[in-house]
Amino acid sequence: MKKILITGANGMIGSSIVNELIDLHELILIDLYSDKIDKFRGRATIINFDLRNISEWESILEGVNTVIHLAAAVHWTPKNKKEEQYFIKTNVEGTRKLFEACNKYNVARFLFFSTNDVYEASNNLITEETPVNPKNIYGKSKLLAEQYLLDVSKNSNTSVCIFRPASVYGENDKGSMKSLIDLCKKGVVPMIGKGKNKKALLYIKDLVQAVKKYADSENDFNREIFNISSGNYEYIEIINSIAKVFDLKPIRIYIPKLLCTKIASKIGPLKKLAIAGETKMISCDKASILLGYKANFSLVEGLKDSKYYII
Ligand SMILES: Cc1cn([C@H]2C[C@H](O)[C@@H](COP(=O)(O)OP(=O)(O)O[C@H]3O[C@H](CO)[C@@H](O)[C@H](O)[C@H]3O)O2)c(=O)[nH]c1=O
Repeated sequence: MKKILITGANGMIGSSIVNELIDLHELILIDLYSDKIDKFRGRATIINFDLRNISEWESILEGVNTVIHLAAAVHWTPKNKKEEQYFIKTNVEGTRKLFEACNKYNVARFLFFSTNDVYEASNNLITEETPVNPKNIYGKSKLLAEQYLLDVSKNSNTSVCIFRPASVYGENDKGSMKSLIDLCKKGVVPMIGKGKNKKALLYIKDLVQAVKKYADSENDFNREIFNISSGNYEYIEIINSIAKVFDLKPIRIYIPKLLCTKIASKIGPLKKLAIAGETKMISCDKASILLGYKANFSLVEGLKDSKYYII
């Protein structure tokens, strides 16, 4: 049993991790909110604190073995420079402040949750060696935090491990799978080109197993970066799977690919359409070999498993 502190513990990913680790480790849960983790009061320490005032609560890091850092600005698009600055302040400065405190209190291991948004779309399979080139401020802020951590961990007693999850779906989903399911429910979905472009998807329960492997391990995986994904699926297969599992019959509106890449990508509100038409395939061979990670859920299995929560 280890003493583990989780920031962003009330989030989609955080709360699922807590659910898995609650009886296996001693947990300290940090988040601005606690509606999803209140049920664990008495079995875990829950603190409604923020990264900005870390000096007020950092002493709780005394005796902590592992920090899992999820709290972040995520799932929304900044509209101006001030909002972009908020992403940098929270995701880069917040991570720096937390890591400095971990170092001060001799925390052994720091797991940083980054994102596959650090990679640009590509028709080639993406490994951890693929050059990074984030296209949005969220991906940029996560990459800056990664670079800070990899640099500072060269001379630190706190080891750093980085996860770059693919697009996560499942219970409490707020991301792209939720948007696609909502579109299918409304009855109309855009199909870009023939819908043959592939997307890397990650079912929440697979991700939780990867975190459990890390949490339980005696290895600190220092300065290792791991892509985590359940599999790569054609866009058309994603739509067909949603339709099958949720028993829906959405009308497919076919949009020429060129229209998306040349025009939609330049018009703010249509950018999402252009992104839907891109290919991003993730390899998690490294996580399989070093971490012992194995994806257990196919897309249909993941959707069926989460049907109860999504409806
Ligand atoms: C901005 C901010 C956020 N938070 C908390 C509020 C939320 O409960 C939590 C983020 O959870 P959600 O919004 O559900 O995001 P979730 O999908 O779980 O996102 C995770 O997954 C992402 C990768 O898929 C990671 O990049 C994020 O760091 C990580 O938070 O962080 C704080 O406690 N303090 C903050 O300052």
